[in-house]
Amino acid sequence: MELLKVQGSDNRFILLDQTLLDHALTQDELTAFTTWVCQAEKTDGVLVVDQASHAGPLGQMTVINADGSRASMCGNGLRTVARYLADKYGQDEFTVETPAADLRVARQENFAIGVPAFAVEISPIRTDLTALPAQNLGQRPLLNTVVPEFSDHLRFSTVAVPNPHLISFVEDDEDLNSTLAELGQRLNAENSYFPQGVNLNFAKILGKNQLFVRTYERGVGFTNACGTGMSATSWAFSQIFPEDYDGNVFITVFNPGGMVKTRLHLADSNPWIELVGNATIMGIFEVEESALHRGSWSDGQVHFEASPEQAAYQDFVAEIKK
Ligand SMILES: N[C@@H](CCC[C@H](N)C(=O)O)C(=O)O
Repeated sequence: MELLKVQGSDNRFILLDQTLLDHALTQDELTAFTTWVCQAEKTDGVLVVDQASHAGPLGQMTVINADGSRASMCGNGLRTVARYLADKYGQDEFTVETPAADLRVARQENFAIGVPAFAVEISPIRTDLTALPAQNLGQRPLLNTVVPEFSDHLRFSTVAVPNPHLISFVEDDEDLNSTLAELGQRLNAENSYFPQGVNLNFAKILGKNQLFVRTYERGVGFTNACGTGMSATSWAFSQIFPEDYDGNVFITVFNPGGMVKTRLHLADSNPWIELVGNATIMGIFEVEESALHRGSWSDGQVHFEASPEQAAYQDFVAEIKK
């Protein structure tokens, strides 16, 4: 049985195609395998690929966070699932079923030599607080709003794409580090505002249509990048800083793991965000199916073949950091 280790903006996942198994893993087996493999392989989650439940999409994606919790969406993960299905079925443009919607994906020109790239649709975009869900924050969505319970100097915005995001534009590195860690932990433990936790994104505006975003993810903690987080932050940026935003061109979003491009299609009948970035295969595991059902493997039971794509990606990141 082959499993992939993949990354989008160095947000790392194990990709498990359940259709290749003799017996699909049960939900409990998936949870146990995910919590074990994410610790063992230092990945942020497992992306489960299945047959779509209805006609149209080329496959279905389920996202399991490192702690075993389920998420309605994953932007970086969807690019790697799109790459996997595109290679498997020889198609470059199709839809993928996710819990909230069938989402469009399309192969793009490589970001650099050996760095394949995909565009994915991020939608639906919902601003009502019930969509996150959020409570004890008043009736209106937060939009650059002071929330003294969260910080004495930062402002916050909320949006679901459709997984929940809380966003703040910051200036100090101190906020990008300790404030983000402290608030991210607080709002993802038992708390009276986000009963199901929230993905917390802190962003710096680097220039016209240029952002840096760092995310503390629900179910994970600090990640190298969060695709839905960068998309949600791009949306908040367009609403709060119209003088720095040009809707006719892509926004460049840097993150600790690399860079993506986003573009907002808010005038469409179903508003959506286009997220473009790398979809990199880090390597392939060969493992007995029984180890997946058991929820772990030992060194002798697995063979890992690293892919040259990761080195090509690292060269690309070195180039953009210059
Ligand atoms: N890394 C993802 C988001 C994964 C889900 C998130 N942790 C949640 O629970 O909502 C991305 O790239 O979007």
